[in-house]
Amino acid sequence: MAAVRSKICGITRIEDALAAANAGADAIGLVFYPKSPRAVSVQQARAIVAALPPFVTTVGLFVNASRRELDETLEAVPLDLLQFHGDETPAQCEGARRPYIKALRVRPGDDLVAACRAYAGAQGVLLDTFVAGVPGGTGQAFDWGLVPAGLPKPVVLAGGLGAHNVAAAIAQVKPWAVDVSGGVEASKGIKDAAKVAAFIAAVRGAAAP
Ligand SMILES: O=C(O)c1ccccc1NCC(=O)[C@H](O)[C@H](O)COP(=O)(O)O
Repeated sequence: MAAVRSKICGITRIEDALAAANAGADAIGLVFYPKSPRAVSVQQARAIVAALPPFVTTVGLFVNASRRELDETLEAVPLDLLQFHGDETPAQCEGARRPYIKALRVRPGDDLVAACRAYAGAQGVLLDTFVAGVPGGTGQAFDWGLVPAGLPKPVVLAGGLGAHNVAAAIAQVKPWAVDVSGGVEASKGIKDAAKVAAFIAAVRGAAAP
């Protein structure tokens, strides 16, 4: 099995970004969604990105942001990858002209193959839990049996993951990467360095041949 990458999402503090990097995170997520308890300002985001060592991918998360909000953020913060976590259409995602992943909130009956094909320009799809009225960061897992094998895009598995269940999730879904937010927090927006390290160790343990 290929090594499974880890993304630690909802980083709001430099010390948490550095703890994630030190523990071996492949990516950190910065939430540019003002209604989230994990939202960062462009100033906070710039400071976090500037503090990171090389080879840690910085992902900017947006929920139905306007073109202007996107452009202003991208002008101010050197993000590597965008994560569209709302109802953005393929055309809107492509319009940002940056590498991106598209979050899909999974429900029974969804045609995930068709969704992957619709977002043809995406580098991958992030599969997250559907909770009505909550775009993400629910802390709840979904039924991993809803993910068909062999999706035509790399899968980033999210939703209610933690050190306790990530190995089982990897064994069942075989994702390209896993994403966690609430499962490694001390409180909303504040990461617990020990939980982050335990999560990444569990991912690495699960991914070992
Ligand atoms: O984290 C948020 O507050 C958030 C708000 C709105 C849209 C997306 C959000 N987070 C998205 C993520 O990438 C989370 O890591 C993902 O939903 C998993 O969260 P969790 O279940 O808490 O691990």
